[in-house]
Amino acid sequence: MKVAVIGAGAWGSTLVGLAKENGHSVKVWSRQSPHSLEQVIDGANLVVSAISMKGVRSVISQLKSLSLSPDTIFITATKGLDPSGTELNLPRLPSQLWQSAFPTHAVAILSGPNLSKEIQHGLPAASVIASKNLEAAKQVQVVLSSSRFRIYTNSDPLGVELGGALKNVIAIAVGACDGLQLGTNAKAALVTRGLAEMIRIGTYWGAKAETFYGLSGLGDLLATCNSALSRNYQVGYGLAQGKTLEEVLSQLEGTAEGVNTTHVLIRLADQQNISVPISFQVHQLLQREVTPQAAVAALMLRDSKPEV
Ligand SMILES: NC(=O)C1=CN([C@@H]2O[C@H](COP(=O)(O)OP(=O)(O)OC[C@H]3O[C@@H](n4cnc5c(N)ncnc54)[C@H](OP(=O)(O)O)[C@@H]3O)[C@@H](O)[C@H]2O)C=CC1
Ligand SMILES: O=C(CO)COP(=O)(O)O
Repeated sequence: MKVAVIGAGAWGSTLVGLAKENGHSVKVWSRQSPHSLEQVIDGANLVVSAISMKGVRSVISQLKSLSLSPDTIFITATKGLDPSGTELNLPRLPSQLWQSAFPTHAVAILSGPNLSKEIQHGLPAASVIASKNLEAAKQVQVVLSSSRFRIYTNSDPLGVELGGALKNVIAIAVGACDGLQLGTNAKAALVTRGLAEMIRIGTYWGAKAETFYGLSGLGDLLATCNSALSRNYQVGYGLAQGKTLEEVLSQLEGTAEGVNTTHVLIRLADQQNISVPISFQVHQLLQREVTPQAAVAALMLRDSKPEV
């Protein structure tokens, strides 16, 4: 197989390694690349996008002018939300940007608990490939699976993609919880109620609730909320230590998509009156409208209610 990877950051480079190990011919493009985008995608069977959300639109518009085989499958690995709304007033997901630019091509989403540094160190991991086109998803599963990267297919691409994007907001909250040294009980409560928020938003959007209990939902939530390798976790942790967001981001290695995702999510929740109290406090914290301690108090003192 000929695989083109767009984006040579932490995740793009890791995916290059996984595809090469499986014996595929792999080319990679980034803005610093000596090769043009045209050279990199020439003859590609798979085009894997591992770009951060803010670059997706610009890369798509560059790719649109190039010629691709009609069988080329796009795989998006970006975990973010595009701020521009759809006709239903919902933010756009990366796969929707790819699909509307390339309507006749299969688009698949790769998402799961995949901290890139662990995979680069050769540790085993599992992930999910989801698409409306199940045949395409199965093809990608065969191409990228290995003894250290186990891939499951899933037929709820919306739920899989939303899980990967929304868990980043909760990872910021949990990073702050750990930064304040609030203990294991508090962390378990945040993760569990955070998952409830993800499901509330996801099912409003049209995703299946059960998808959020899988690898791309709960699985990724657990990975990012339990690892200091997670950039989103590091953002929350740094804020809890009294650093400003600017300081935290300037010291961060790579992208923390949860910062932008929180803003997009809160706009939707406000417009549609969806209850997302943890994400709301994360938003306030990022805007410096609340201290980490006051955010905890606000969550603990909400009106009493049933769990479900
Ligand atoms: N790291 C991880 O563990 C995982 C990350 N992800 C997701 O993958 C995506 C990328 O993450 P990661 O690799 O860690 O992030 P990095 O910050 O390491 O890399 C970001 C990549 O996006 C590219 N990029 C950013 N803006 C633009 C633009 N305007 N035009 C073209 N390219 C652009 C960068 O290109 P350049 O080098 O030219 O600046 C770089 O290749 C994120 O959405 C993340 O959530 C998913 C699973 C695991
Ligand atoms: O999505 C990831 C792991 O699955 C990476 O998380 P961070 O972007 O928070 O580092």
